Amino acid sequence: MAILVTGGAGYIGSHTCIALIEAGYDVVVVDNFSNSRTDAMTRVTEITGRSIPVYDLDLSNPIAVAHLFLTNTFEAVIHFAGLKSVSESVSDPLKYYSNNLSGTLVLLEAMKKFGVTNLVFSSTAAVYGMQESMPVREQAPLAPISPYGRTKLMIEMMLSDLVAAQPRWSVAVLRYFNPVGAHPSGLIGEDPSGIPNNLVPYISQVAVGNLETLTVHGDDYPTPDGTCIRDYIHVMDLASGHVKALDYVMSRHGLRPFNLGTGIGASVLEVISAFEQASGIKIPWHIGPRRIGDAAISYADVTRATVELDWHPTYELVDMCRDAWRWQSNFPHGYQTHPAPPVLT
Ligand SMILES: NC(=O)c1ccc[n+]([C@@H]2O[C@H](COP(=O)([O-])OP(=O)(O)OC[C@H]3O[C@@H](n4cnc5c(N)ncnc54)[C@H](O)[C@@H]3O)[C@@H](O)[C@H]2O)c1
Ligand SMILES: O=c1ccn([C@@H]2O[C@H](COP(=O)(O)OP(=O)(O)O[C@H]3O[C@H](CO)[C@@H](O)[C@H](O)[C@H]3O)[C@@H](O)[C@H]2O)c(=O)[nH]1
Repeated sequence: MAILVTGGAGYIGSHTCIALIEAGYDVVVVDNFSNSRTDAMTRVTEITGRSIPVYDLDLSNPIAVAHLFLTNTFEAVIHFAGLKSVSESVSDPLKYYSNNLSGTLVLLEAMKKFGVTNLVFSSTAAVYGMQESMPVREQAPLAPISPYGRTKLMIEMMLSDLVAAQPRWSVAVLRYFNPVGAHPSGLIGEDPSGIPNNLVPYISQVAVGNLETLTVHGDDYPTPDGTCIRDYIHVMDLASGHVKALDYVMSRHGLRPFNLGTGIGASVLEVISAFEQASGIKIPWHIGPRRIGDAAISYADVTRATVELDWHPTYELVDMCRDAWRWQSNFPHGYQTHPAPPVLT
């Protein structure tokens, strides 16, 4: 019996494969490599000493997915596969509705047909949208402001309807806050594709010399230093959260959402300072206008995950930056075998 990890070659999936193997699970990965490379899986093998069966297929292909379930026996599924760029989802919403929803539907149909009823699903803090009161609890109103966030909320609703109709199912919905960092080996991490949108990947690209300067999006927010506050969480802490959630779903029925963050907010300027401390590199930055759609403050109440999953994040901000920097400095162009010319702003 194995755990099926969809999107297992991606950023969070590849780190979670390591944590699963270290916890003693057998893992099978499915990925269409639309946003990842096979090198990630080769390096997971290098780190763990275990070779993982990897199926290159698109989840929205029902025949390929049925064949996968016919030829393997799965105890549970961790479902990472999906598209995740907020800005791209605004410019090309149908791509997001199509990929994220149809991929999940095909997967759930196959799970139902083959009697696999344990699921851990990758949701996002984006399902909360703009919240007034912090920290955000799981019971907060759900009002995503992007098509990406809406695809995740729709899947949460689909899962909730499914569990209501089929009480044997067990689903943990994990709402991640801001995942950053990399495996401490520096062998795997978040693959930079084009110019990053997210803060830590952008800072890393500036530090390594691929980008010239960081634009801080706004310094007039109602926060102590005027820049936005987020809840950054080390990807290895997230990975261990998935192992705990897997143990949870395999011993219960029903659906339960969990926030995964540290519960501690850090401003953009604090992240820059932590990265400088971790890397010893001065990051050139300047203040620019606010970015549309950014909330001033977002951080999680993680009481539920700590109490019910017995999950405790262990990495601090400076550790997250140190590991992001180790990966980035080892592989300035990510998994690319032949480095592309530097992109300059
Ligand atoms: N990274 C974040 O900041 C963040 C935050 C909140 C939630 N999430 C969610 O967590 C999950 C994993 O995120 P990530 O950062 O590892 O992203 P990622 O893009 O690195 O990984 C997703 C993987 O899914 C694969 N994939 C996409 N569509 C597929 C399909 N139809 N069939 C098969 N494979 C497919 C991609 O090739 C990729 O390897 C996603 O669902 C994402 O929405 C991510
Ligand atoms: O070049 C940059 C990039 C970001 N920021 C700021 O840094 C903060 C964090 O931004 P980012 O890293 O893009 O994260 P979020 O906008 O909080 O979104 C992330 O966190 C959400 C909640 O989990 C997920 O849904 C999204 O997919 C994921 O991108 C924000 O204040 C940004 O304005 C900058 O100042 N300059």
